[in-house]
Parts: sequence; C-alpha cells; structure tokens
Amino acid sequence: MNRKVIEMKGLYSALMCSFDEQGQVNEQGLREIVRHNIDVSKIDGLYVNGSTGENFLISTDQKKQIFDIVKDEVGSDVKLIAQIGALNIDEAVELGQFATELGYDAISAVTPFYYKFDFEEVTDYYTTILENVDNDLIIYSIPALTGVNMNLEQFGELFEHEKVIGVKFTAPDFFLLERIRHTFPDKLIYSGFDEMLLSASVLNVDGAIGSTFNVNGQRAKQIFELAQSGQIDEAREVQKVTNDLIGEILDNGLYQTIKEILKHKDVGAGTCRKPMKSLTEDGVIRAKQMAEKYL
Ligand SMILES: CC(=O)N[C@@H]([C@@H](O)[C@H](O)[C@H](O)CO)[C@@H](O)CC(=O)C(=O)O
Repeated sequence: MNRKVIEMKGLYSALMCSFDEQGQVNEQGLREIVRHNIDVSKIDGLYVNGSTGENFLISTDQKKQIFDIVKDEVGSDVKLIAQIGALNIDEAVELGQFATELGYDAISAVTPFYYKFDFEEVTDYYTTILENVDNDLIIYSIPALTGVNMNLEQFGELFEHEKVIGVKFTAPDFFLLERIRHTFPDKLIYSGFDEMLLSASVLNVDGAIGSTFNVNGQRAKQIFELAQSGQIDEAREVQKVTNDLIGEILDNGLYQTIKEILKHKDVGAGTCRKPMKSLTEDGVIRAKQMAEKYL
C-alpha cells in the first residue's frame, strides 16, 4: 500500500472559517478554530475549504488566504487536505498549485456541479487537475449537493490514475460504499456523514471528514476507534449521543450553530457568509444549551 495512503488515515475536521460582519476572513478567529480542532477536538487532520468552510461563497483570493493562514498555524502538527474543486477549472488548477506549494499533504476536488456534466466531462476535469498539479488527489463525492452520482465502475476508472489516492464519500449508500471498499482495498476512503460514522466504520473506511468534528471530534474519534477494535455496543452508545447532538444542530442551522457552539467555547468563530442567514436570538440560546449539555 502507498505510504501516503497509510499516513493519511484518520479523522479530519471539515474546517470552519471565521468571517467578520463584512464577510472578510477573520485571521485571528480562523487560527483559534484551527487550534481548537488540534488541541481540544484532537483530530488527525483538517479538510480546508470544503462545504463547511463556505468555500463556494468566497473569492479565489480568500481561498488562498485561508490555505495560507491554516498552513502557517498548523505547521506539521496534523495532516492537511486542500479542497480546490471549482466550476472554473483554471481556478481549481491555480488553487491546487498554490496549496501544493504551501505543503498541503493532498488536494481534493468536488465533482463539477450545476451543469449536468457527463462522466467523460467529469473525467476530463480530474485529468486536467492531475496533469497540472503535482500532488495526490482525493475525489470529493457528495451527490445530494452536486447531482453527480458515480457507480463502482466509474470510481474504478478514476482510481486507475496513480495520483488519485482515495475518495471522500458523502452519501448514504452503504451498498456502494461496501463495494468500493471491497474492490479497492488500497485506496483511502473517508466517510462524509458524521451521523453515519459508525455504520461506515463497520465497513472499514480509513477515516472520516466532518463538519461536526469541529466541536464533537473527541466523540467521533471514540466511535471510529471503538468500531475498529470491534466494540460495537460501546460505539453505538457514543454514536447515539453524537446523533442527539447532530439532530439538534441540524434543526437549528448547521454551520451557524457549530460556530455559535465554538464561540461559547471562547473560539472566535465569527459569522457565516451571506446568503447564509444568522441565528435568531432563540437559535443562539439553543446553541448555548447544546454546548452546555453535550460538550
Ligand atoms: C454538506 C456537509 O456539510 N457535509 C459534511 C457533514 O459533516 C455534515 O455536515 C454532517 O454529517 C451533518 O449532516 C461533510 O461531509 C462536508 C465536508 O466534509 C466539507 O466541508 O466539505
């Protein structure tokens, strides 16, 4: 097995970013979120500029600024994956080169979305990135948000490229997940839905990437490790508490509530970028209650 694949296993927070009221990156706040993830959530790595980082709402310069600040804060404390996928292929390549020069351990790219691209076009997108960026790549598959559903054979075609080392699999399709695991034992598979972490861990994924790990990383790690050592009853208990928390977070507003919980922990998580709305006063109170009850 590729050395990189072995080194990159583990739990990654899909990193939140702190923005001020004007929508600018709040550098101090971002550094605090990074430190909280490493020092308190105890995660193994960070997935930077993914959905949770509000990547699709910010400019190319802001994406670079975030890659820069995060690498500077992390050094080599944990692994770093740079999500560089974009509808503008030139931007994807530019960001991939930028993050690679900064020393990111791997890049990841969401499947191209909005226009209904066929698989030939999806393949061409990844090939262009791979030909122009000197780094390993993790496919980011999230069909519910992109509309791109790939089957086992199509994953296999993408995996044929040596630099495609794995996939971030964010779908509730456990049949396909099991088939991918079984067929490609040497590729990295990260589970993407935090509420399904135990089920994915039982299928022997190599790790997970999640938004709620920014605040609930220790429990996520417990679930993953308990499942790996076959302690399923114990893991189920931790997943139950985790899902109580995730259910409340989803009801209240996903990213806004995670930020509010972080703020309750004295982390300068800031606000979300427009058009995401802010929490109501009631929502803020509920987030505080979650922090006190669960964390
Ligand atoms: C759409 C989304 O936010 N998905 C999350 C999950 O962690 C998700 O928030 C969580 O399971 C709650 O449903 C991750 O898969 C996303 C992620 O890793 C990313 O930020 O790119």
